[in-house]
Amino acid sequence: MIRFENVGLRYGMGAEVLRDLSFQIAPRSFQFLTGPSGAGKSTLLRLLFLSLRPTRGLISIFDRDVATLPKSDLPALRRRIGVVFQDFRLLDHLTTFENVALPLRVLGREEATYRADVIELLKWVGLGDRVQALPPILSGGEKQRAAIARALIGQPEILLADEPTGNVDPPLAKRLLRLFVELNRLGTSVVIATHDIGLMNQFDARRLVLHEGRLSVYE
Ligand SMILES: Nc1ncnc2c1ncn2[C@@H]1O[C@H](COP(=O)(O)OP(=O)(O)OP(=O)(O)O)[C@@H](O)[C@H]1O
Repeated sequence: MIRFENVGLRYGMGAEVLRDLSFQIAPRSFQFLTGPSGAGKSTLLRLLFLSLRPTRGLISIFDRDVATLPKSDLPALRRRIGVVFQDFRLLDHLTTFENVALPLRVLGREEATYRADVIELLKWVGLGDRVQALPPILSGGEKQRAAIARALIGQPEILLADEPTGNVDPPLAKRLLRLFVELNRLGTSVVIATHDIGLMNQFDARRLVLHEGRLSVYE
């Protein structure tokens, strides 16, 4: 579903941050993306989410070559990709329910058509009792789960998560990992960028390891 061939990326006139990346992400697959700080994990996620274009090489996402993709096709393609950002990006003046429902509201859907789905998803991530809470009173772990629910509400084919366990204690990290594994069992491809070796050791999965801009894949 996603294919990189000899992809390189540089910011402006700087040195290449990613070099000669060639790999694929298959439908229904699960992988960790790891590597030391500054190795380029967030940059690679930005390429996967189509918020950056490569400076060389080929990226094909859902069988579309990103180099020739018209800007007008981006929103529809992005809707097939769910993203959990490191800093959550929740809107503080909207309730948990409204934050999670936002992608559907933006599409012009009526609340009556999605209300039950949002509530069910919030229960699934363990936020059934925080539906009406505003983000400033949520704990770090609750915000994390709200951001995960928002990424999932549109039923994306692939979920990208940047350090999704970065702000939570080990028991909650374990619970979040179980959530991602369950999601993957239901058919979604999952990419988790993480530094957390302990987390990766809890689940036997493919590892994409970045080191100084180069990628090694351990199946
Ligand atoms: N917008 C930018 N402009 C210029 N350089 C950038 C930009 N974003 C990242 N970089 C550089 O690219 C390199 C890779 O950064 P990136 O954030 O992708 O790494 P990372 O592996 O995600 O790091 P961390 O784990 O600390 O988040 C770093 O040297 C960083 O300084």
